[in-house]
Amino acid sequence: MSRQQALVIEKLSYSYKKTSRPIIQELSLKVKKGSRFGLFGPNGAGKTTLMSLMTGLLPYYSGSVKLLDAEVKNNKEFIKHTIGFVPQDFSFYEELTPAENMEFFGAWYGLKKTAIKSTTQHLLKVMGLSAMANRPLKEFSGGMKRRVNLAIGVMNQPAILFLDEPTVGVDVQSRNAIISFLKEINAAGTTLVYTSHQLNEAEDLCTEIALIDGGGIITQGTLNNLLEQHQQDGLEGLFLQLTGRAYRD
Ligand SMILES: Nc1ncnc2c1ncn2[C@@H]1O[C@H](COP(=O)(O)OP(=O)(O)OP(=O)(O)O)[C@@H](O)[C@H]1O
Repeated sequence: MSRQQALVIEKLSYSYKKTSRPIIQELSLKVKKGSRFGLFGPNGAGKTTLMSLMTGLLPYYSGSVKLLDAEVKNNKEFIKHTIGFVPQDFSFYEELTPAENMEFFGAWYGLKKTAIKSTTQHLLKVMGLSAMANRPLKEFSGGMKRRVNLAIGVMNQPAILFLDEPTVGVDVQSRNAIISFLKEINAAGTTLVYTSHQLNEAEDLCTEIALIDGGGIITQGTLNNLLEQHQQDGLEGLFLQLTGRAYRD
């Protein structure tokens, strides 16, 4: 039992096709409960692939991924009720309103109608979207869509929330609202597992980080300890020192 850990990965390997090179190679990682954990790496390093493996969207055949002690591949229902996922690509229906989308996803999570209604009202208010609650999402700005994507991801009050580049393409106002909201739900108990290329934002949000490159974790720790250890004064410098300056894509 690992009561302290929200996530434990051991020797995880993954290839998209049997014959192709492994994207994730014998990767091991631990994230403590209550952390605001950030996973960073160059384009193509494997962040989205790892997110998909951690959340059960991709099947794995080699190694282990445990969320709150439950092996992801064997505990689909538990995982569905325990985690939230805010994917990089929007996962909602553009023709529907935010309220209709939240009704749909709330039902998928198995929430009661009354709970869906109150959660929807609360989240739309917190995200500054109440006035647009009944407009189709295709009419929304990029920042508003990102806020709806986040609201859908937290409808089931997840113990662990996975976020794949949750603020890509948003303005400063939406970014601030999203980051403040994430800090609030973390203070209330939700563990955050986040990935982004916005390193300034990450410095503000993350208490612990890991760098991934070539399908494996190359370093992990608290941001302050890693900066001190590598004599850097920011995440960007640390990132370049450890992953180099060559293009990866
Ligand atoms: N569906 C797929 N089929 C085959 N290869 C894929 C697929 N998705 C991703 N890859 C490959 O897997 C590798 C890792 O991709 P992934 O999207 O996980 O990286 P990433 O770190 O999230 O990159 P980025 O920062 O650009 O989002 C890349 O070489 C990519 O081309």
